[in-house]
Amino acid sequence: MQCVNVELKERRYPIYIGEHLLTDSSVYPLKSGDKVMIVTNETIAPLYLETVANTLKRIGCQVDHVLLKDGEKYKTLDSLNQIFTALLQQNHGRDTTLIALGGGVIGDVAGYAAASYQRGIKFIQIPTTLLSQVDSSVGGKTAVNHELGKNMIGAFYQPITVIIDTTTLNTLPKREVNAGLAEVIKYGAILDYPFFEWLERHIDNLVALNQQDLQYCIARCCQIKADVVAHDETEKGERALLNLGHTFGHAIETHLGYGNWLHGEAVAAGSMMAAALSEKLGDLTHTDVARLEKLFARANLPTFSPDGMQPEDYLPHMMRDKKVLAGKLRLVLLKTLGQAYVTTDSDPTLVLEAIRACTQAD
Ligand SMILES: NC(=O)c1ccc[n+]([C@@H]2O[C@H](COP(=O)([O-])OP(=O)(O)OC[C@H]3O[C@@H](n4cnc5c(N)ncnc54)[C@H](O)[C@@H]3O)[C@@H](O)[C@H]2O)c1
Ligand SMILES: O=C(O)C(=O)C[C@@H](O)[C@H](O)[C@H](O)COP(=O)(O)O
Ligand SMILES: [Zn+2]
Repeated sequence: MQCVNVELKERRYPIYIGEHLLTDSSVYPLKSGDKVMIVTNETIAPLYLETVANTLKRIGCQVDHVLLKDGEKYKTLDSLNQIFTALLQQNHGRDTTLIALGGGVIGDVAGYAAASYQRGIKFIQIPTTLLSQVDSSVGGKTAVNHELGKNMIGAFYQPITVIIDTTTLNTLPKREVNAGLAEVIKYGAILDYPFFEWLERHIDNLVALNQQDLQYCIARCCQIKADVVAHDETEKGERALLNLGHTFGHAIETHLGYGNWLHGEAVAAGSMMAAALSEKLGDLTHTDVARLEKLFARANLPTFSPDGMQPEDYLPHMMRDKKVLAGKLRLVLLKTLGQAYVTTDSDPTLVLEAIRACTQAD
């Protein structure tokens, strides 16, 4: 088992990474008599709910659960309210610990429920998708979507522990594994060129779920994110780098309707738009853009704008992005592979040209 710490002083917490951790009672920060509410969904429950509940019962916890509907389109206030109803019906108070068992959707909704139920209760993340293991379970961004924009209602709220059991990936559909690889590639592109090169050598093993490479990759991504979050928990500065491709990607997700393109797929295409703009600005070389595109393609990810979305469709969505300041877009761009920066003065004509460069002719 590996352990990465998120250094947030008195809110410091560990991320445990290893095989078969769902049944390892030593990684759960709970004791006999504690009350827990597990939030999961109808797909994950038959696979892992009993295993987790049994481990908690062995510790001596009182265990309840609530099942949400599966999918990005259920990352809503309504799902949040279902969690509150379950907590209230089963008389849970401020001493309850909420456990998110699932992917990023479950983690984001359950995290926001924990942040707001009775003004805040303890929260544990047990991520079961690659995307949630490398990204969403770490760092405390919690949210639900609004029909006009992704993650528009939420809070920064840190878990007390993250438990990553990498064997859960064995049941994950291939398309979801690939979507997780988009955020993995993002880390290399924004902050870690040696990791980007490592990915160029190992991406096929990751697609094939090679456990040894997965463990290394997940730990590396968690370490990169933990370092960024420790320096800038609430995105006043460098944390925005983790948003590479997301201003474009969130526009895709919202425009197509939540769940039609997976978050990771939208991030891959969005990152190519950011790369195209970086090339137009004279920073990224054509060779580097091609390397990024090839890596996404090897992970079976889209590198072009979706059919049925026009370049002009992007800007209204992009202007609602949470990074917009004083009515100005803030975009994450690449100086080189492994070095990202945030810009406030992107020329809208060039932005549109970059989107066009990633739009396939009919
Ligand atoms: N908070 C953050 O920092 C952050 C970071 C990145 C992404 N996100 C958010 O995360 C969400 C995407 O997360 P995701 O990619 O995990 O999608 P997801 O939560 O929708 O999970 C993907 C699918 O896999 C299923 N599943 C989960 N674990 C499984 C397993 N082990 N075996 C079989 N099926 C399993 C789920 O039920 C779902 O159908 C988006 O809403 C995105 O905005 C948040
Ligand atoms: O943790 C962060 O910070 C990120 O930006 C990680 C992203 O991968 C993630 O999708 C995040 O939810 C996007 O944040 P948002 O603030 O643009 O909603
Ligand atoms: Zn993301």
